[in-house]
Amino acid sequence: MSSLYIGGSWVRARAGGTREIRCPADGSLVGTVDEASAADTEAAIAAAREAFDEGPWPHLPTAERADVLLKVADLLQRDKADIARMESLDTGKRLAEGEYDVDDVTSVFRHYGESARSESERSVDVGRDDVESRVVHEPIGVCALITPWNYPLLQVAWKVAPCLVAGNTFVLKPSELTPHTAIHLMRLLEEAGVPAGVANLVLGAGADAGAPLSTDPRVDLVSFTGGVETGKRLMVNSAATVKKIALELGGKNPNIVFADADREAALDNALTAVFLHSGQVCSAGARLLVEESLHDELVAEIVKRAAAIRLGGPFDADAETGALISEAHLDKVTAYVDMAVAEGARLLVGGARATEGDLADGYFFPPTVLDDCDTTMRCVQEESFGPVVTIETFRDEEEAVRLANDSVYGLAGAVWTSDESKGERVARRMRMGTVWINDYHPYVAQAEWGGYKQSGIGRELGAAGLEEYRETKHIWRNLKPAPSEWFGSSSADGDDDANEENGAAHG
Ligand SMILES: NC(=O)c1ccc[n+]([C@@H]2O[C@H](COP(=O)([O-])OP(=O)(O)OC[C@H]3O[C@@H](n4cnc5c(N)ncnc54)[C@H](O)[C@@H]3O)[C@@H](O)[C@H]2O)c1
Ligand SMILES: C[N+](C)(C)CC=O
Repeated sequence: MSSLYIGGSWVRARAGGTREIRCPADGSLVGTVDEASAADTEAAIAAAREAFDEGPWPHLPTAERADVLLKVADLLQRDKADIARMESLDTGKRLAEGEYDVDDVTSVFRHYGESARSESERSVDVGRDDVESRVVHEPIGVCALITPWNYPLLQVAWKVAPCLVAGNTFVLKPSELTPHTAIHLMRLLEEAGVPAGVANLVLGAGADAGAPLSTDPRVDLVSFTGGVETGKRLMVNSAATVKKIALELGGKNPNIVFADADREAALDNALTAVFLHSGQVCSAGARLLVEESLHDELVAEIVKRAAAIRLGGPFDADAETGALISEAHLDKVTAYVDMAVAEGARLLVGGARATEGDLADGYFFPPTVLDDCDTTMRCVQEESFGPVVTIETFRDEEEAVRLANDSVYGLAGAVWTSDESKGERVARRMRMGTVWINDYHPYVAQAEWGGYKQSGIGRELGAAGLEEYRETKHIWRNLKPAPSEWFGSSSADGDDDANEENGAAHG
């Protein structure tokens, strides 16, 4: 089966490379897809360039492009069951989570299909009646969209929907580990009427298939979601041709619980914050900051409930969370916990691969709780991206804020308190792109998402998520053109009055 989509055709990898995709929950074969090389990606870039420079898409009325997005939203819902199944098999997440993701993906296409229909134009009053001044927005050009494996289609949707509605063309490279839903999306875009060459898909490893996306001069923008080290590399590569760049990177997110919080809500959500999708969430509440007086009671209950969380495959009706994505990732999470213990953290539950029964066939790691942690430890500062929570204590509001902000990351965080003004004060002082008060995890297509500090550059979703894909142009029209005579001219001695009336072009 051809699985690269280039210039409106489904094609095989030129060098004949393929990759087997196996379900992380049991190692079963999900499918075999083409593995692109740099030459395939260069062909995809050429197709996207041609579609942008010569095709109709950038010049269509915005409402027509928005209609295509609304059609895609309908098609996503039509195929929801199939897409959710593909996503769960590729990632090992529970089917219910796969289904939830398809609804989220749909909401992004619907949001931009509904909110971005009008031409974006602003008149500027320059104080002269002989001048018409306007600011307009235009597509940027060819966009390289590079995405990770944890929320495969969702992270693709956050880029593809605004990219398309703004009139750009793109080359998408999803994670090599989870390609199936991106393939399906290309089929839906084709069905919804996206012209050939506008949407292109390459599959494969970052170092080979991905490499030209940040170096090829025909690419105008790189939008990347993934790890901070990859993001830094792409930023360096992109600098040579001054590409615009948007980065959605990792996080090590503090979840602050004050003693006056609703205890059951804070406790229950502290578990969801970090153990949802086995901790493979950029915004996971992997740092639990507990007010000293509440520590013993809260931690005892967290340990009890963490130990009871049931692990299982996508279609196991009893499972509450799934597998880690790969053996390499399982090894990384294991090493991270070992390092934490060596640093002085106290392991209270979990800590080693789960191998009971069928779990032995997959990459399962149990919910793990590490107490006695502090911000000098690497286990508090670095992202494990697994089901591992580190616990720190604080004495007062000041210390809670200081600890929460003591990180190179600034993606997300939460504060739990029944004191409304304290919640607001702390939320405003937390240096993060998203802060929840008495909640954890919600995000919506209407509100911006992104990171402070090393968690990224730029925003996805909301109005800013669309602006990432638009250039801004100022158009100045002189309605009564006349020589400026700044340097003088043959008529300089004859028409001083007319020149004064028109005003100098320079100001
Ligand atoms: N901020 C967010 O919204 C957000 C959302 C999801 C995931 N993440 C982060 O993603 C990370 C996990 O994802 P991952 O392991 O897939 O990240 P990763 O950085 O290893 O890979 C991400 C993507 O980049 C590609 N890639 C790697 N090297 C490349 C290169 N030289 N050129 C082009 N492409 C290249 C990969 O093939 C993959 O498609 C975590 O750090 C997580 O926090 C962030
Ligand atoms: C951005 N989000 C929360 C959907 C997935 C992060 O990994």
